[in-house]
Amino acid sequence: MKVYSYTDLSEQNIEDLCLRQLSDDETIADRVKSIISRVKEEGDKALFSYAQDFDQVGLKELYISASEIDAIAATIPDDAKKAIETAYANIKKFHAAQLYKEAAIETMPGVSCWREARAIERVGLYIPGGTAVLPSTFLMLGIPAVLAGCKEIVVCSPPQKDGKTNCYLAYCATLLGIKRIYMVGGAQAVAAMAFGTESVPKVYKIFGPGNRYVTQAKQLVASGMTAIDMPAGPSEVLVFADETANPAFVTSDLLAQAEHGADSQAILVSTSSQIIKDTIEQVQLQLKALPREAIAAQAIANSYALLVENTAQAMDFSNTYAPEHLILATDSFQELIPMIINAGSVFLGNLTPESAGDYASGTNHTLPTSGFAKAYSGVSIDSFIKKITFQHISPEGLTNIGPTVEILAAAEGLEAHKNAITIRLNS
Ligand SMILES: NC(=O)c1ccc[n+]([C@@H]2O[C@H](COP(=O)([O-])OP(=O)(O)OC[C@H]3O[C@@H](n4cnc5c(N)ncnc54)[C@H](O)[C@@H]3O)[C@@H](O)[C@H]2O)c1
Ligand SMILES: N[C@H](CO)Cc1c[nH]c[nH+]1
Ligand SMILES: [Zn+2]
Repeated sequence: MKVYSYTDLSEQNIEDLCLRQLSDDETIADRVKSIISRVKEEGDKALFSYAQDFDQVGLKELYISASEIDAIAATIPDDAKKAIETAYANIKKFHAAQLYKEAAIETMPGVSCWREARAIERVGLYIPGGTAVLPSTFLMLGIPAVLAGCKEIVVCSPPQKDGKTNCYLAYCATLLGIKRIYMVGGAQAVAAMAFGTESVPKVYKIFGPGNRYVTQAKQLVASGMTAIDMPAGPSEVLVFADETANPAFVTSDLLAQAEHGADSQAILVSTSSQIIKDTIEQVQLQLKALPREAIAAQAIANSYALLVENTAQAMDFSNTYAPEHLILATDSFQELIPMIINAGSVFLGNLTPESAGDYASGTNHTLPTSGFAKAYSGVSIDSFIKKITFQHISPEGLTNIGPTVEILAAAEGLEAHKNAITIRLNS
């Protein structure tokens, strides 16, 4: 892990350190463009072929049905079933609190305006399943989709070696009332949900995290008629640690995100050179104990530590980096909260591991990466609804607002707009 000193860095150096670009970004973009075109042209045929090429699975069917889901779900071990149920309850509780009705506002006597939420009718959920199958993501996307009232929920996830899914994902489907899972992964799944194929229904909005192929595909289809939640690519974490932090805990958080993929980033920012030194030593020790050591080691090689002089510098850097996850490994986290401008989700203090939010505390783990936390929020109930504005004007309201609209319409030279008021005022 490289170590930088904030005071030695120019503005350009800081910008460069915050870039998540990789040397093969363009190759991936080109490959994804061709996958999307082929799915558009060939539909299901392309999906069968890509399952063979990318997942090494010869699929007979593109989806598993309700009866197969039930049968697979029944094989789940009891402890996993209970853990999924606890996570489900916490995530549901947190997201249900986001459902609320807004009050109508009388902007002038007799002029009443309000907003009502309506669920997006058709949504597509992508559940990663390449290097690891993520049932936690199924809960993170499925729970708000169901709570919001989405009528049609299409679910895609890469096929496993037997052409099916595992018992954890199947059990989540039964809890969520989802009757079909399409065994389609990668950019081809995103294309299928964006344009529709013989088997996979077209949706209005696509949700979910994924690798660079998935994320690139989402960004490309978003330039057409399909909405997306946000770019939620390779996982990343920025840990701010002061002298009250425990290097072993800090390391465990860095490695938790590093093990997601070789292109993940795990950044350490500290006011203490001792904490940086001890954490780097711990990283070497803890890495060795990981089954996914090789993946995590590559992500760590792609990461760095930054020595800062004070918390102001630390938070400035963090806001420029705009991490998916920000961990404040300090007893003084309270005073840092107002300084946070850009982050997907924040974990406070030395006893709040990011893994808790990944699985079970209740917040959503589908979060913006690559600096998109500067402009996007993570998934929530809001992601699954649209808000429609309504207004009603009474006779008194028309008298109150009419002259203002007439004058503004005339100022824009739009006589027909003016007349829509005048004709009513004169009736
Ligand atoms: N930002 C977030 O909120 C968040 C949450 C969870 C996970 N993640 C990230 O999601 C990612 C999951 O990645 P994954 O790979 O394990 O699963 P994935 O499901 O995203 O991708 C697997 C699919 O990628 C496609 N693929 C693989 N190699 C390919 C190639 N050479 N050419 C074309 N397509 C190819 C295949 O179709 C495969 O089925 C990780 O990077 C993880 O960090 C992010
Ligand atoms: N850390 C991931 C978001 O970047 C979410 C996740 C799922 N499972 C484990 N972790
Ligand atoms: Zn994680």
